[in-house]
Order: sequence, then C-alpha cells, then structure tokens
Amino acid sequence: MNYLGVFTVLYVTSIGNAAARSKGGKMPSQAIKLYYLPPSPPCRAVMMTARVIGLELDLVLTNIMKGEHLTPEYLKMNPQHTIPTIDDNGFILWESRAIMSYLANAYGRDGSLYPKNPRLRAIVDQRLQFDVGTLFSRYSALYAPMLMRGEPYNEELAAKVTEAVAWLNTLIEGKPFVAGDNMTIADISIVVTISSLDAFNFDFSAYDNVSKWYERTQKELEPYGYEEINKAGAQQLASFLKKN
Ligand SMILES: N[C@@H](CCC(=O)N[C@@H](CS)C(=O)NCC(=O)O)C(=O)O
Repeated sequence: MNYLGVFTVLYVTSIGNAAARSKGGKMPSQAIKLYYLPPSPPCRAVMMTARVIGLELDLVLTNIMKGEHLTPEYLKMNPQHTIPTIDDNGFILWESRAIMSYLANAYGRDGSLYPKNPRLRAIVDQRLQFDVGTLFSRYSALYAPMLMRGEPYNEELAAKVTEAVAWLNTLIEGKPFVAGDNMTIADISIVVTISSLDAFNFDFSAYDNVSKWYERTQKELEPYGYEEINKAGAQQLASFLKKN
C-alpha cells in the first residue's frame, strides 16, 4: 500500500475544508489544527464532523508513510503517534471519536449532533463504542492485512464483518438514524466505516435497514462536502488494495 500517490489530488480537495461555514456557534480563537491524511477513515470522520458544525480547520498533512508522525515534535504532542490529532489553541486530543465528541460539545450550536440528555447521549456513545470496538475493528481486521501485507481475502474475517453489519441492521430497526430521530456524530462515525466497506465492494445489500440508512445519511451529509472528503477518501483507500 502507498498513501503517497493520492496526496496531491486529495490535498487539493481537502483544502476546501477551509471554506467550512460558521453557523453562529462558539468558535475557537484560532482555527483548530488537524494532523491528518485524506484516506484515513478516522481523519475523514473528524473532518466531516467539523464541516457539519461549521468549524474551519487548519489542515496539517501528516504523511505517516514518510514517518511524519514519528518526529520528536509529533511524539511530544501525541506519544501514541496516531492521526487524527487536533491542537485547539494548545489543547491536544487524539482518538477520532473523542475528538468528534469534543468538537460537538465545545462548538456545536445545539445538542443535536451530541445530545446533552444523559440517556440520549448514552445511546450515541454506545453506537460510537460499537463502531470502534466491533464494526470498524472487524472491518480493519479484514482489510488491514490485505492493504498492508497483500494478504488474501479471509472468509472467516468477512463473516465477522457481516455479523457486525447484521447487528447494526437490528439496532437501527425503525429509526431514521443510528441513535434515533436525527443525525449525530455516531452516524458520521459509522457512515465512514460503512462507506469504506462499500468502497471495498463489501456486499451489505441484504441488510435493508443499513442500506436505507446509508442512503439517508449520505444525503444528509452531502451539503457538507461528503463527496470530496469522505467518498473520495474511501475510494482512494480502496484503490491501494486494487494496486496490491
Ligand atoms: N482509534 C484511532 C485510530 C487512529 C489510527 O490508527 N490512525 C492510523 C491512520 S488511519 C495511524 O495513525 N497510523 C499510524 C500509527 O499508528 O503509527 C482513532 O480513531 O483515531
């Protein structure tokens, strides 16, 4: 796999993030720095969240293939050397879902993306944990060895992904969005995972609730640069696999 070949195209499209619109919520004194790489799923989730909130980001391209996340400066900031990492005027945070919660909490205009009500928020948190611990984790277990080491498609690991998609299908039964009536950061997190599966041509069409929710959420995110940030990033990631 080689992330390098896609930098130019995606860097240019991601620059469009600077055009993020302020929607009247509290804004940081200086644009928040985001250390990122366009095809990275967790980076895409943070970028989409910022767009929906209307936050401008200062995008710092961090080429993990060149070890730019392993410099002494980067390690001082994030010893775990992962992207995405944000620097909000000296406040450093990594782990995409923690960043998404922070951005919605600190800068969201209202509680719609991350509800204040404890039970509603708990459901959003549960969905986020389901993504990081189960759905995305199983996606990653299937595709990371193929991407990184050119390993063959593993049917057993694929069955685990299907099982997680089936759980998602059940938990969104009768709901327009994964945590209820409106789109939350849990939808953004999960749509990044599902769109990555889609880009790898993973077939989840048998799961009607998931398919309908996927259509609905993509449409909801369309005005916020979904195509250029998330769809293009997912396709670029999948293109690495085709090159292997
Ligand atoms: N759970 C983390 C995962 C972050 C992660 O593993 N990012 C990858 C890129 S997609 C990375 O930084 N890899 C380089 C490394 O871990 O050294 C999150 O959601 O932010």
